[in-house]
Order: sequence, then C-alpha cells, then structure tokens
Amino acid sequence: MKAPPLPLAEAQSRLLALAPSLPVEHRSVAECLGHYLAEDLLARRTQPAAALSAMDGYAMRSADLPGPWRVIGESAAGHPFGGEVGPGEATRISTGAILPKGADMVLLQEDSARNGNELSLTGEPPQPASRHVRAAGMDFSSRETLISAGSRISPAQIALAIAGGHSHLPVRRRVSLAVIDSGDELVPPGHLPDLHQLPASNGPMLCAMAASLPVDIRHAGPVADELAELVRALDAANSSDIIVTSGGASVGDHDLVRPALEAVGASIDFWRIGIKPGKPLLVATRGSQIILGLPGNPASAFVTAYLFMLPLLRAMLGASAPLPKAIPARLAEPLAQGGSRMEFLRAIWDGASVRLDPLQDSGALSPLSRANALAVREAGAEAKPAGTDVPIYLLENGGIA
Ligand SMILES: Nc1nc2c(c(=O)[nH]1)N[C@H]1C(S)=C(S)[C@@H](COP(=O)(O)OP(=O)(O)OC[C@H]3O[C@@H](n4cnc5c(N)ncnc54)[C@H](O)[C@@H]3O)O[C@H]1N2
Ligand code: MOO
Repeated sequence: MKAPPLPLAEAQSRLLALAPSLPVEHRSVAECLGHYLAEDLLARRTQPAAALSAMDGYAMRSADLPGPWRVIGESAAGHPFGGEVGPGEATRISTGAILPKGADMVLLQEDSARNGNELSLTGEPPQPASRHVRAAGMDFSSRETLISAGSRISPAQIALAIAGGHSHLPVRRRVSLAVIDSGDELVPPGHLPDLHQLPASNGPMLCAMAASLPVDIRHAGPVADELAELVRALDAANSSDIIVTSGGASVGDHDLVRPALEAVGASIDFWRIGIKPGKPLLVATRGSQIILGLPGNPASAFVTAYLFMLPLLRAMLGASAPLPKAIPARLAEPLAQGGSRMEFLRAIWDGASVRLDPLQDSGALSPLSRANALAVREAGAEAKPAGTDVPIYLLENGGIA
C-alpha cells in the first residue's frame, strides 16, 4: 500500500536531518555577505575604546557649570588632547574625538559663545551633563559576542565584524547545486516552442531563488523523458552536494525521476507530502548527496523550492533558523474552507491586509510572479471571514533566499 503524504513539518525535519555539516573555512570579511557564521564571533576590542564626544563643541567639567571657561586646546578625531582639563578650563572638541582627561561634559558650540579663548554659556547646558558623551564600551566590549553562530551575515554585520577587529570570518564552504529540467515537452529558454511544447522555465527560476546564497549553481537540461537520459544527467551531476530536478515526479507513465534515481543507486527517503501545490515532492540520497525531485508545475516547483530547497541550502550553510517564518496577516476578503492538503496560496500583501490571487492553478506563472506572499490555508480549515488573521510567508524580492 502507498504511504500517505507526509505532513509538511515532518517532511521538512526529515530533509533537514539529512543535511551534512560542511567544513568551516575562514573567508575575508568583505566576501562574507550572505554566508552564515559558523561560530560565535567575539569582539577583539572595545568600541568606543575611550569616552568620545558625539557632537562638535567644547569639553569641560560639569561641576564648573554655568562657566565661563578658558579654552586651553583641542581634541579632534584622530588627534586627542594630550593634557588634562582642570577647573574653569575647556577644550575645543569635535564629533568622534576623545574626551580629554578631567572632562565629563560636552557643550554644543551652538549653546556657547567664544571670544578669543574666553568661552561662555549662551544656551541650555546638556541634560543630563553626559548627554553628548559616548561612554567607553557603549557599542561593545572586548570578548563580547558580536554575532551569534548561524546568523546570516548582513552589510551591518560586516561593518560590526570589522569594527570588532576581524579581517576573516568562519563560514561553511560554498554548496554545489545542480538544477535539472526534465520533460519531452520542454525547449531551452529562448527557443520558440511548437504547440505541444513550452519553454523550460523552472530551472532558471530555481537557480534564481538560490542565487543570493553562497551556492555554486549548475543548470542542465531540458532532459528528455527517457530513463537513460535522466540517468546520464544525474550521473553528470554526481559531484554536486545537491541535485534538484523538476518535473516527472508524479505517477504518470513518463514520470521517470523515481526510476532514474533507483537506477543510479539513490535511495528514496520520502515521496509525496501533504501540501498544495507540491504534493509529488521526492527526496532521495546517493551517498552524502541529497536529491530533491520537485514537481513540474511551476507554482509547485516554486513552493517546494521555497519550503525545502532553500531551507536545505541554509541548513548546509550553517543557518540556525533555516526554515522560513510565517507572520499573521489580515484577510482582505473571505477565505473558503480548506481541502485535504495544507495550501500555499499565491497572494498580495499590501502592508495592511492580504488578498489571494484569483488564479491558483499550479500550472500558472502569472499569479506567482504577481505574488509577494504565500498565504497558508491549513488542511480541513473552516471558511474564514474577511478580517481574520492567516499565516503568510513574505516573498522578499519574489522569493530569493
Ligand atoms: N493521476 C495523477 N496525476 C497527477 C497527480 C496525481 O497525484 N495523480 N499529481 C498532480 C500534481 S499535484 C502535480 S504537482 C503534477 C506534477 O507532476 P510531475 O512532477 O510529474 O510534473 P510533469 O508532469 O512532468 O509536469 C507538470 C507540468 O509542469 C510543466 N513543467 C515540467 N517541467 C517544467 C519546467 N522545467 N519548466 C516549465 N514547466 C515545466 C509540464 O509541462 C506540465 O505542464 O502532477 C499532477 N498529476
Ligand atoms: O501539488 Mo500539485 O503541486 O497540486 O499542482
């Protein structure tokens, strides 16, 4: 008897359990954007290393308020004042410059008047007195954890790592991914198809979804619906960490992904999951290689890539949270009751509410390209009135990782 389709969460955890842990390498910080940090990153220095001024003005002792003061020198960024500020004394100070010894306050130049070296208060003194002073260690202290292992490295984190004294970061090596289009009806992109044909669009879409991750991608096909052809394509991708096929995953006479996987000695981990679109998803392994057989319908391929291919890549790259996160969103219109599978409906989120695309056929690309969210309808869910919250997955930039 055929096994029933696996529930989504179970299928995802079975796939992620297969993800091998890739070796760690030390990569130049500037080349780490989009990688995941392999170990906690500790600060090698304190920032600011000493108390700094946050404004242009004068540094003095708050005990000497309301002045006047005598200006005895200057502390500029990169050129600290060598002496000490005593009672009734002040130094000129610029933004980012070290607060001179003895001073604990910065008076804005707009709140002061200077005549030669005589300085007087003309506006309000800072409240509290330390308002324009950045304390030593305000940002971070030496040995503090700057970025946790498993975080995806962002532009701000590149800056933080550099400020923390790092030139290289520990990250996993790049993943190699082979994407194969399969189907007799497919013609390569750019070729004008006959009536019985269509351009192979899934492969380039899947490559584009993964492109912003540190992944080396090879694209092959379209491969004909012949066992020998598929076997040749799978063998040609032998050295890739992951193979992703699309099409031929279902039960038709020409759906050859399963027999081809068996022919190359791969073992099927699971086949068919309880989601719509995307039911015929197939997961297999050949040694340490993981093979994802995605369904051929474009929306099915997209949804399974979003829920399985990208999380698998993230997990292999060391992400602490590889699965996408849903947020609640208010329905702009009523939602009909659910069917037997959990659904991922192509939807538009406008920042206030979510509206389903009227065309939900898994063979249609136009709703997928309009969508900026996938709205979830649980299996067997009751009909919901407008205004109810449903979980949605935001497709940032159309679903790139
Ligand atoms: N009797 C049944 N029929 C089907 C079932 C089922 O359970 N019983 N499942 C349906 C579901 S659900 C899906 S999803 C599809 C998926 O089937 P396959 O993975 O075998 O995909 P194909 O049949 O090869 O193709 C489906 C559709 O997608 C087009 N396609 C395929 N590859 C590409 C590509 N690279 N780029 C663009 N378009 C592609 C293909 O031309 C077909 O139109 O099966 C249902 N059937
Ligand atoms: O699950 Mo299929 O993916 O409904 O179209």
